[in-house]
Amino acid sequence: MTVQRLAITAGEPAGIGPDLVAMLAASEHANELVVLADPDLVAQRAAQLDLDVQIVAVDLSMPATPSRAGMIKVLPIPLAAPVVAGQLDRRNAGYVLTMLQQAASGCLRGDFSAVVTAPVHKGIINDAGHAFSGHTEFFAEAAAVSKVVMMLATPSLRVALATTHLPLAAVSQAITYSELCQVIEIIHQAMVSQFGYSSPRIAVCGLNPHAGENGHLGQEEIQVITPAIEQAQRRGIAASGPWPADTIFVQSRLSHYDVVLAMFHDQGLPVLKHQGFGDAVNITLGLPFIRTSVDHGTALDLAATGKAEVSSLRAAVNLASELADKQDNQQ
Ligand SMILES: NC(=O)C1=CN([C@@H]2O[C@H](COP(=O)(O)OP(=O)(O)OC[C@H]3O[C@@H](n4cnc5c(N)ncnc54)[C@H](O)[C@@H]3O)[C@@H](O)[C@H]2O)C=CC1
Ligand SMILES: NCC(=O)COP(=O)(O)O
Repeated sequence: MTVQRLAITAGEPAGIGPDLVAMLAASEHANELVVLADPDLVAQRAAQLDLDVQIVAVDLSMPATPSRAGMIKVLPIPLAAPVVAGQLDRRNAGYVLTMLQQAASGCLRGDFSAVVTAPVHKGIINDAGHAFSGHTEFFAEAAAVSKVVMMLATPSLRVALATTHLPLAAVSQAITYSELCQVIEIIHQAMVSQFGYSSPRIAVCGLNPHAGENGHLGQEEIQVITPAIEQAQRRGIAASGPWPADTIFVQSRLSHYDVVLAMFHDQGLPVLKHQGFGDAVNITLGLPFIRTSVDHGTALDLAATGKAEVSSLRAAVNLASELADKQDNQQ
């Protein structure tokens, strides 16, 4: 099997991303993991955590080789300012964006088979004057794709989102018939092509309590969500709903579905994180390249303490690797 080259972005330098990429090197990997970061920062954080790692610059012109335990291959990106663990510094926002841009360009050029992202801090990037709402939206724009879908997955639950990083007050207006039809189509296509389902069962949540209670608690279900589900069904997609969000996540009902489509971030993700925080993976569906990520944020309180768990990053790497191997086999 061909060895795949995966980009791992180390994320916010003051957060736990640099710790996690150093911790990842504790074990070997069948594919090549290339960390995009400032090598001095990774070395400093590894030393703070008492991890014995060797850091080498990657040569992208050479064929990928499996990652060896104790060695970190780095695509160097220089920091703009020194880092103190746990303290955000807006001077390094450009460093974070450069890292993401290089990962996206590398994937689009074919240098990388996938990108796996450690967490960034959306607030400090905005404070530095860059409009930024998340990796999902950043990669969609870098790839010139108008619509992508965020999906988080634990071993037993998948939750996709109709809207991502929006104020709650903007959610209803953002859920239009056309947008929702596209979201359901993207989920269906990805579940078939990337996850091997022939007819994935998509449970679509309502927006309002009790899915609108026949119009007495909101009109979105009648005017937008039901028509979008019916349009998907006419195209042969196994979408159903709108289901009341408070009861669709009951375990006995979940067994009838392969993915739940929540209408907004905090309708779906608290359930998923309650069930599997630390083991979940965030996947962007609809991009022209594979992108997975951790299920957690920058955890500034844990940077350089040795208390951060690497499990979600490891799960994200393993899923990206599996999807990249599968894609390679299909070509
Ligand atoms: N993929 C990404 O880039 C993500 C970035 N964020 C960003 O992270 C920042 C902080 O967000 P918060 O809501 O505070 O969430 P957070 O996930 O950073 O922290 C929530 C709690 O979980 C703990 N925690 C997080 N990751 C952990 C790990 N690997 N091991 C052990 N404990 C862990 C933290 O210590 C904290 O107590 C925000 O700016 C947000 O935008 C949030 C989610 C995902
Ligand atoms: N809650 C998920 C999250 O904030 C991650 O978003 P993204 O950076 O992967 O778009």
